Amino acid sequence: MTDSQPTTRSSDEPIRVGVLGARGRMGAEVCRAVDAAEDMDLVAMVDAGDWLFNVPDSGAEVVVDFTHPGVVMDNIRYCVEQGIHVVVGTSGFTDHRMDMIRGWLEHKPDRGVVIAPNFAIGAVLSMKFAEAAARFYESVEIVELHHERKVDAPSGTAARTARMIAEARAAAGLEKYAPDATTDALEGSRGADVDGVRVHSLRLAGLVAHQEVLFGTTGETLTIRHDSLDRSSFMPGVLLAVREVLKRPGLTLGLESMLDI
Ligand SMILES: NC(=O)C1=CN([C@@H]2O[C@H](COP(=O)(O)OP(=O)(O)OC[C@H]3O[C@@H](n4cnc5c(N)ncnc54)[C@H](OP(=O)(O)O)[C@@H]3O)[C@@H](O)[C@H]2O)C=CC1
Ligand SMILES: O=C(O)C1=N[C@H](C(=O)O)C[C@H](O)C1
Repeated sequence: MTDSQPTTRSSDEPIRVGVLGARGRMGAEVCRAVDAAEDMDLVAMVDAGDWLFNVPDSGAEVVVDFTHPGVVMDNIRYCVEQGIHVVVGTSGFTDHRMDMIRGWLEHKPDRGVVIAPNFAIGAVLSMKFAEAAARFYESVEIVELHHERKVDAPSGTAARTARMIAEARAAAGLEKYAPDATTDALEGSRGADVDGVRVHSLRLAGLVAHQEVLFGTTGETLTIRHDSLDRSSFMPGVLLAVREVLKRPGLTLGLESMLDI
């Protein structure tokens, strides 16, 4: 799709979708899901080593990116410049990266980018539940568990969950750090510090994507756990984002607003 193409579309036409990272674990699943969706046409499948200009040449209106934190920013920039809406599942997003994308979108005010740390509905719900619980508990830690092929740690979902909890704690006047008497620790044994919240990353063959948020206070604990047992769990959320991004100019973070939660 180029800028010479209209910004409005008939709702009867299938949405023309391109997939970046199409031969990867998630990309291949997205290609199958888009192919099976009656209101979408899969028009481009691009992986490492393929030409990115195949995407605008194919007439794609929306691109779905499941690639790698090291390449995703170049992909988003190119697609936005070409006037293509982008749905991003790739991890590795910081506030700085988000500000860069907002800057690119200023030149394309009718285009949208959706960045979702996790497309599984249960994961989105569990993050909201954790945010709601945060103010009631002085202690909190996150354990994320993933397959052994994952290249980044902590997971994007855990980083986002930690930030949501940190904001809720600050708003409630809780200390940034939960009580912790540790003075003597082997490096790494207390996990990563994400805005004051400890995050522990496990990598194990046989897993897909799992997360526990553990809260504690006097005499009780609360554990919020979500398990993606198969990558099909992410597909309803991906398809929803493809439909919604056409109606949502600018940058949207997370699926929450699309699920009305
Ligand atoms: N938001 C969510 O719900 C989810 C997010 N993810 C995230 O999605 C990302 C991908 O995960 P996963 O599918 O498991 O990873 P994979 O490694 O299986 O897939 C990534 C694919 O992208 C390809 N690739 C690399 N560079 C480019 C490029 N410049 N253009 C096009 N394709 C490229 C890779 O090729 P090559 O192998 O040759 O480098 C590979 O085929 C990760 O960041 C992961 O954390 C995963 C699951 C759910
Ligand atoms: O790499 C994965 O597999 C996943 N990545 C995302 C993340 O980093 O949070 C989403 C999900 O956890 C699966």
